[in-house]
Amino acid sequence: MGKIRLTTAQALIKFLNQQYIYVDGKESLFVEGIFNVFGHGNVLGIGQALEQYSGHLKVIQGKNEQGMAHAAIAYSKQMLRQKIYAVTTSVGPGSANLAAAAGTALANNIPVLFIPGDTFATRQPDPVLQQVEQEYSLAVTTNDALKPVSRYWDRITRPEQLMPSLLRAFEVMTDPGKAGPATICIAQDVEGEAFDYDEKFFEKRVHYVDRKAPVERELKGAAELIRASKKPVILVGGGAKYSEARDILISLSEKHNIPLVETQAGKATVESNFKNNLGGMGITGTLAANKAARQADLFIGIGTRYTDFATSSKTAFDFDQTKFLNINVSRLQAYKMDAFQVVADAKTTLEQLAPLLEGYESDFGGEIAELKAEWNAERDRLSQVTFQRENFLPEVKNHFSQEVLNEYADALNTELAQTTALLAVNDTISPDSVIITAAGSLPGDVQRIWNTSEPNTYNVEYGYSCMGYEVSGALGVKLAEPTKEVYSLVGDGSFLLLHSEFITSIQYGQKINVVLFDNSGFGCINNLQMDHGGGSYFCEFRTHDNKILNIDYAKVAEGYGAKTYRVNTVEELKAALEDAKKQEGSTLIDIKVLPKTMTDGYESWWNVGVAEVSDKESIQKAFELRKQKLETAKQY
Ligand SMILES: Cc1ncc(C[n+]2csc(CCOP(=O)(O)OP(=O)(O)O)c2C)c(N)n1
Ligand SMILES: O=C1C[C@@H](O)[C@H](O)[C@@H](O)C1=O
Ligand SMILES: [Mg+2]
Repeated sequence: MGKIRLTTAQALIKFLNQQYIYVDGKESLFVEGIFNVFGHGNVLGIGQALEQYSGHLKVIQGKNEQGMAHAAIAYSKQMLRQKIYAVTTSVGPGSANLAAAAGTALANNIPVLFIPGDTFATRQPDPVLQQVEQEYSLAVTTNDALKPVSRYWDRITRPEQLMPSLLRAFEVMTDPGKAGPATICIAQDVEGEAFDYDEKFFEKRVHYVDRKAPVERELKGAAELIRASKKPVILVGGGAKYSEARDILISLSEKHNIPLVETQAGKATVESNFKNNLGGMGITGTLAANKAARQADLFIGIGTRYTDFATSSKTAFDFDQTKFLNINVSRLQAYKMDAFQVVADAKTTLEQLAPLLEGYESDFGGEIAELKAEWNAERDRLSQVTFQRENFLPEVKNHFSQEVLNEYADALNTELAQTTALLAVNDTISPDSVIITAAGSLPGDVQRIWNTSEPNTYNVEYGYSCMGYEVSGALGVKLAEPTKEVYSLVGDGSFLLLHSEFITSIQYGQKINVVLFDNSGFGCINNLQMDHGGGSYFCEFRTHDNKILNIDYAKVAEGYGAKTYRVNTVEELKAALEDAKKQEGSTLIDIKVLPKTMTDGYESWWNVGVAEVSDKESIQKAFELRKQKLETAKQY
């Protein structure tokens, strides 16, 4: 057998160039490129290998390891998990910075390849710079912290170990049932060590993503359940989106008059204006979707993990009458809610179910249209919220006095409500634009009131809800959708936490638009504490002498070289959005909005850990309310 002498890192890069994916008869390259932040843990090994031969890989210099990893995750998510970027970091702090992003990829089932450097395999220079030198074992390094947040994890301490390790990583990343982050840590000395690799290892390799079909028992059982139900409701989860089940979902929903409701990951599988799409369900859901779910006698969960946000902490249903039918490529997920399980691809299953449902119609009649009309009227109201200096009732009520709301209006020089601003953005940007967000109050707002006009225009990460994904991820979306405008909807808190890849977007001419909603605080967490009887405690951004912070984010971004706008009214916002469309480079719109003006309520509930004993009567009351609510919840 022919051999080729390469360093471990050179072998890695050569292999990455040869990986293909095969989906629905189409073959394409699986690894698009590689993000890097070089340090002593990877520059001499992986850096050298890339400099010598990078092949087709696009090599992008990141600015923060978490940030560039978020960009890679958003890219993969936007590509419906059919193409990835790899991410290489140095050792120690560089790899530690991957942890939050790895969790994001794992919770969202997104394939991405992480390649952090590791300490010396020979141990000769121990402790090398950035080695933590754990006392109980020299075998433990910072990279062990990535184990719980990786779907596959390995450490390479000999060059030949790379071969089986890469095969496992690619098998995991290209399996829809277990897709997630694969982490291969390579000892920094081993990156540069040479080995006579079998040439065969570097031949073109195709990973087949075949659609798993349901067995006859599953199909028959599912059809019987649907035919016996009067009010079935379909929950469209992320799995439905990745399976590209839009057309069959629309056809089944129309034909049998079954409402669709969406999870965050499933939103924009089917566009919002489809007549039977009632929008987001659960804690941050629409009233229409939550009312439909409450009536369901059969709940059909397609490609969903049933997170607490989707199920209102398992209180969204009438458990005495609702049966569950789950269609999921993951057996683990299909088992949830004591459902009848179909462990198979969503699109294939629905297509095979279609002929078995001939003649069936739900009892919803005109109710779906009524629920949708009622919600559309509420959405209209939310688009026109007008602040008043007296007796103003914001969406989140009874937290801030009028005096405090006026103080914010003065400090931020704004009377803009968040919902009004958000819907102005929705109305003004072009319908094929892609939005991205992840944490704070914006994900809830967009799940409820953002109308998607086209499929796959909604890249919201709410499995890990990781602050920092919003701006960094926008770069990844832009790489995936070079001809579309990309809008990062981000709170001031998340922007402050991490926006390093905004600079990378400017550096590489990858235009993104950051739409920053500044309410001067961790608004949603402030809501959470006050909703549960607490005071306003360390969630507002106030100075030591209690003044509201007013940060000029436009000026910050101007310093990076972005085109920026300061906005305090709807008119200014619309004008800024129009002008931003004309720009070639990245933009930032700094919108000052009033706190407590995000959406709230709509018959949802979140189970959170309230203090069982406290010196505040309001907290004791919140604890009692939680106890009562839990009596209506499914226990597991
Ligand atoms: C990395 C990370 N740290 C902490 C949190 C907890 N957290 C969730 S939302 C939030 C505040 C978000 O503030 P901002 O972005 O201003 O959004 P707002 O709620 O004000 O709209 C915090 C601290 C998180 N989700 N992610
Ligand atoms: O703790 C949290 C509360 C949610 O409202 C928020 O969106 C999320 O980011 C979070 O971490
Ligand atoms: Mg905020």
